Amino acid sequence: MHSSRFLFPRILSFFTMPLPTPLSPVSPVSQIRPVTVLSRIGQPTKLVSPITDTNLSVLEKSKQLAAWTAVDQHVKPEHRVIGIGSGSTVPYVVERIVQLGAEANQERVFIPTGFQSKELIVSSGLNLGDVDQFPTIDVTLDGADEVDRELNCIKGGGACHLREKVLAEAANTFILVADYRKNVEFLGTNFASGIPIEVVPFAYAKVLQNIHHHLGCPKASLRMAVKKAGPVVTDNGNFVIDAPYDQETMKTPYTIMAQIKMLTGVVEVGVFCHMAKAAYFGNADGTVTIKWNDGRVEEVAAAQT
Ligand SMILES: O=C[C@H](O)[C@H](O)[C@H](O)COP(=O)(O)O
Repeated sequence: MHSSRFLFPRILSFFTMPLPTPLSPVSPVSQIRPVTVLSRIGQPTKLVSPITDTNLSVLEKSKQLAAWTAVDQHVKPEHRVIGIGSGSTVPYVVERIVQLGAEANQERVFIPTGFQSKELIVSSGLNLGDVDQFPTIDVTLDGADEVDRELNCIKGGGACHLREKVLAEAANTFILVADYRKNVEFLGTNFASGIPIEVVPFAYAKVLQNIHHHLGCPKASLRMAVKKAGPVVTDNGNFVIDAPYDQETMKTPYTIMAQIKMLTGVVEVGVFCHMAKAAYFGNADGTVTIKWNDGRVEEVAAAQT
């Protein structure tokens, strides 16, 4: 048993021990300043390509060439903030960015449009950021469900269109990558399931009723999940309505987009009007078609293999 005679010097030495140097205090209300390089703790130091399949079909190769050409033409060495969209062509975008090398990418931050692109960014070893840190983006590259002759497009087949539209609007340059089935004269030609509409769950029945009875789309329906009972729930916790409009309505996409957006309970509409600078389509024969927002159309020869 200790007597106080032995305990006292110990307590004294504890109080005289030097304290660790305090970190400089950081106010939680100080001005938010974007960081240029995010923490890479736990991240691979080497960049890793998301494409491991070396046996791509001709169509997949053409999507790859479309994505690579888009990256080569629009991701400039001075770009620091890059938006990464969603869809089946986007992994080839990330593949090309990874090929630019660790040095070219170390000062860059990549902003995802949803779970898929976040996974792509993180697993490739690229720096992850968010649009609330970086509300101005140098270039966003994204997929599409359909793109018309004026580069209006339908997006949201994967229920990502809310974040995608935010990143498209935040970008100085917005670029689409897809395959030839998405390259149409008028929206709604091949993509028959309709305009994707993100709605707050509480309001979905009322929005659906309004679309059926007041906005001329009796076949609009709530998107149901495949391997889950009940509706699809977006990355934002909302539901999605798909509204298949007739071709006459889809010839003026801005009008119908604005009417749907005015409905209370609608969060975002998967129609993007006059936002893209160019769209890159991989063709069935391996070539790539580039449509520019000034009406120019260019062809890129198939890759030699
Ligand atoms: O919500 C999903 C996005 O808008 C996609 O970019 C779009 O659905 C195209 O995806 P995919 O290339 O897989 O057809």
